[in-house]
Amino acid sequence: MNNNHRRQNSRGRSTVLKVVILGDGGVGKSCLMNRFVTDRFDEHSFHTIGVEFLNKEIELGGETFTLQIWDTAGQERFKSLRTPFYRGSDMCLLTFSVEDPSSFQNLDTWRKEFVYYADVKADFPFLVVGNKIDLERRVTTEEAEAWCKENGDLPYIETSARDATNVEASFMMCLRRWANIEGRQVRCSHCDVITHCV
Ligand SMILES: Nc1nc2c(ncn2[C@@H]2O[C@H](COP(=O)(O)OP(=O)(O)OP(=O)(O)O)[C@@H](O)[C@H]2O)c(=O)[nH]1
Repeated sequence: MNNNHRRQNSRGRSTVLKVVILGDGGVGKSCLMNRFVTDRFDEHSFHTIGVEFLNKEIELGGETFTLQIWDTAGQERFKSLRTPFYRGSDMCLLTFSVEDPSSFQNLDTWRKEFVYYADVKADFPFLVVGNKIDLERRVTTEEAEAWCKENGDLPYIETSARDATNVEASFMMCLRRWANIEGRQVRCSHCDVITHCV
């Protein structure tokens, strides 16, 4: 468990969790964060330089969590600016675009970069996110699921930041996975079984 960033707010009600979003430049990381936090979509989103972060409170199992979401720059030239922010992470969204096969092929590189600089345990809560499902896809769901299975049975979800499809669900899924790994007793909203449905 990482205690660096975990703290209660002044009313003692909210647990702060650091969530890092990684993936190639242009896959939609900023748009996913902005859709989740502000419910807006920017058709002309600029490349991120370094990192940006936003907070959002969400509830799970009667407990309030503040997700501190760190959107990182995916372009290679910003590597030295983003990697110092990996330490102290509680969860990580490994993101690619379903219309861009090379962003899918690079998932392994992203995961390795994160594991190296964040120095996390083997059971760290990653979630793989296939974004831009509103566009014509060039990576199938089956291909993505197979990669996730081969790489430690990672959970997978498909999103569209443009249409807001599964954006909130992806952050909830990641939080549930974190809760499951941490042994928190939270009830699944789908099947009502404690900590199972991630
Ligand atoms: N059609 C579609 N376009 C999207 C979606 N998400 C993001 N985009 C577009 O993709 C482009 C890049 O989005 P960003 O969110 O800036 O990508 P990023 O991954 O943050 O890129 P870097 O900051 O360079 O790492 C923008 O033109 C967005 O409007 C989506 O779900 N569907």
